[in-house]
Amino acid sequence: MSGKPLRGLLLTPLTCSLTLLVYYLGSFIFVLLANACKFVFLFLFLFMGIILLLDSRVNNAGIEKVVENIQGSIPKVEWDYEGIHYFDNGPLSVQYLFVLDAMNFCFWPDKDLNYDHLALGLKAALQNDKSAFDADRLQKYTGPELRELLKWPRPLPLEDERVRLLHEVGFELERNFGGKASNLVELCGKSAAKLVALVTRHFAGFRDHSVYKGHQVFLYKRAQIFVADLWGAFKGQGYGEFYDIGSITMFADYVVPAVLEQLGVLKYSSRLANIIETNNEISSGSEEEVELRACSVYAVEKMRELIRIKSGKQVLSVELDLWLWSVGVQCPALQHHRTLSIYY
Ligand SMILES: Nc1nc2c(c(CN[C@H]3C=C[C@H](O)[C@@H]3O)cn2[C@@H]2O[C@H](COP(=O)(O)O)[C@@H](O)[C@H]2O)c(=O)[nH]1
Repeated sequence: MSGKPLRGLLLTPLTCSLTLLVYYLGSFIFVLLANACKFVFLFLFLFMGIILLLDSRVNNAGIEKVVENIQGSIPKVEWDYEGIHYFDNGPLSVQYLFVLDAMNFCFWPDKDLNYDHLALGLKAALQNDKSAFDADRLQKYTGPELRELLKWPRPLPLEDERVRLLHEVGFELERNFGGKASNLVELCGKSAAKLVALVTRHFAGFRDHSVYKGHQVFLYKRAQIFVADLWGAFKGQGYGEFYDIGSITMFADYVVPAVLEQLGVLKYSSRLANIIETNNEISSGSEEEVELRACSVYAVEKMRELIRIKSGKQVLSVELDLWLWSVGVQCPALQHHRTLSIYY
């Protein structure tokens, strides 16, 4: 009996301490949760902000749909399915492809001009005169002579740049590679990556890069397409043999991004969609331009990965690109972004 109040007296401070402990722990957990919520909301807010600020983004659901539709095997498109390129299985074909890719950019400002005119025009020029692309001759072409070579009746888009880049090709080939693009290829020991590095090191016009939010971004569209053209033309043999052809990404031009957008793989902000629909230009090196091009590279790599996961098949970005590009050029109503650029 007498122990009860004593026990009561003893228990009171213990109960108090426990209550205080529970109280402090509770408040601590509450503050922790409140802060965590704050961070979650802050993160969501920032994430939404970033998404809203980006003009292009990759839509995973769109990629899954495309991969499902093609059932793991991409439609095979033959390189030069149109028969528009010069090819004799020798070094002159390499010279032809290098000259072609030095000028493989920006056709859209002349609505009647496209890539085929360039490929066919240069092919005819070479068939007429086998020395037309000798390094010394390349350094002397003028705008009107280039037009004459291509049988184009009016000034070409960015004609001065095209001429300057032809001169650069001639000059650098002569200075470092005995005048021949085939020597350049032979120096790479059948490595696609080395060839891209060598071309961009020696030929400034091929250095397709921009600075995006302070980061230097390299897309190297024309340098990579030169490797792919060799691989396609020589059917992976001789000058077209590359053990690492898988290291080449898609070629970020103005056709493939438009196809990816149509397929639902790329999503544009309404602002960017409006610029494209109204045929307004996007300046070279702008954030929207870099996003659009970089998202295209990323999307094609994701597509490639998903094909591998779903079907176990290893496809090349070059093959995906060729398929997507051929779809795009067969669709004249396709609206693409317009950037005055020497890179694509
Ligand atoms: N991504 C990607 N872009 C490519 C090509 C090619 C040529 N490839 C040929 C070579 C062998 C094959 O058989 C192909 O036929 C040109 N372009 C770009 O397209 C745009 C021109 O469009 P349009 O104005 O409509 O002709 C321009 O930016 C040009 O640089 C490609 O393969 N992939």
